[in-house]
Amino acid sequence: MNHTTHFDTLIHARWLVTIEKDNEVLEHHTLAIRHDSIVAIVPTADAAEWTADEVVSLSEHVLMPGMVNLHGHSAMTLLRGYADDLSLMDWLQNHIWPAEGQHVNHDFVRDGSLIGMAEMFRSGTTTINDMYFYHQAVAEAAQTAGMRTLVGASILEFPTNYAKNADEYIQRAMAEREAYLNDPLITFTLAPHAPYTVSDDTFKKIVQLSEQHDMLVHCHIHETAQEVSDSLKEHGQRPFARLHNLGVLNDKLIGAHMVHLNDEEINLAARLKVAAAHNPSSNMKLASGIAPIQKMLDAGMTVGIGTDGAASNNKLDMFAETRSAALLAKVGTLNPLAVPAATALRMATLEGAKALHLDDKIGSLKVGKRADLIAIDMGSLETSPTFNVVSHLVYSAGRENVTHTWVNGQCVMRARELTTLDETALKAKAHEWRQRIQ
Ligand SMILES: CSC[C@H]1O[C@@H](n2cnc3c(O)ncnc32)[C@H](O)[C@@H]1O
Ligand SMILES: [Zn+2]
Repeated sequence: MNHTTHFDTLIHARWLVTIEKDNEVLEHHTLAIRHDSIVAIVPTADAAEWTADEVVSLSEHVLMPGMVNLHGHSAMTLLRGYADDLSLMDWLQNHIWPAEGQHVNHDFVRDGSLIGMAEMFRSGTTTINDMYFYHQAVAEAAQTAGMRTLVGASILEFPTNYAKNADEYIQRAMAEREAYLNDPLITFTLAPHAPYTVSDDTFKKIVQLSEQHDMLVHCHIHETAQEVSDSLKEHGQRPFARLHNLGVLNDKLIGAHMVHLNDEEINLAARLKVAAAHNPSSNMKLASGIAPIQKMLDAGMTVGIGTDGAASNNKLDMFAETRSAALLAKVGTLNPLAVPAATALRMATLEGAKALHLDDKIGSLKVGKRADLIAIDMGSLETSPTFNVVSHLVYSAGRENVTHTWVNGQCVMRARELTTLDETALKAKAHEWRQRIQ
């Protein structure tokens, strides 16, 4: 065996959408994986003599980077469909928080996260920027599944089953983080829930910790008009101005939603390098509004895409979110040129990676990056004929067309069969939890 031309995995693909350069699409190329990384991308004809432990031939498929879900609560799959057709605060205060108070514990978070990760692998997501309680359970699920996971250590002022006050949330998060400092797939972030659930003092502590430990901060911000008007009444300023005064706005912050930012706030966010996680389905379903995404992009902000939780979406489907991001921008601006397909696809991959400071490792197909990849079958009736694969990926293909998913070089879904998780057992778990919750 020649070690220079023998690989762990060789993937021969009809198309490679690399998200590198200007919408680069390569045809009939081969990608080689060794250990956790992409080590070669060459025309398939040039790889004729190459060998591998596993060779995957994808004659009608696109190979592209895995989707980066920039905002989610994986464990909330267990509350999918529990309370629908409500506004955010009604949904949270009268339905979701009471249910979480009754049912959320370590096992709930582990089982719900595993179900969420299975759903995400089946829909082409390879990285989740998560935010929930029981961080150890989220991290355990991520290790079992093999999902690249940002474990958001949630912080609120009020007590939950997980902690009694902000200091206890912080202390548990920092202690639990220790065990994962060298984990290739798991990174802890600080996740203050929202400006309306976190005090000034706690935000100041979070900023200090973020600087001291080089940790990202992930927070729901300006999700609804009510959040902004309540803050004006309580603090005499909009949440964004308050966060600015507290030093929260910087390149480590990922603001989830940011629906109600005005032009001045968008320019400030761009100048301070605050990233946005756009959640179009959740924003539509909770009637929160249409986020000014094209304005954010024009101002130079980094904008990625997220699903939010399965209780407010109700899918963890980045294909659906990417399509909605492109469509909703056009409705919001009455401009068909707003968020074109290639931009939406870049937001779902490389821009999300950039927001997470992981764009040197993931987000595009490039030699030296980690092998986080997905294959999408373009041979179906619904994706025929194929004039433009980027258009199809955003407007025509769906999660059902994803055939293979690799994370860090590991194939976690092969021909729609999960390899690290047991789909039947997870469905049984979901059923058990429904009986308990009902
Ligand atoms: C502290 S993170 C988990 C916390 O957040 C709640 N949540 C889920 N989705 C949203 C949303 O869109 N806005 C605000 N809060 C949300 C979830 O139920 C947990 O309590
Ligand atoms: Zn959320």
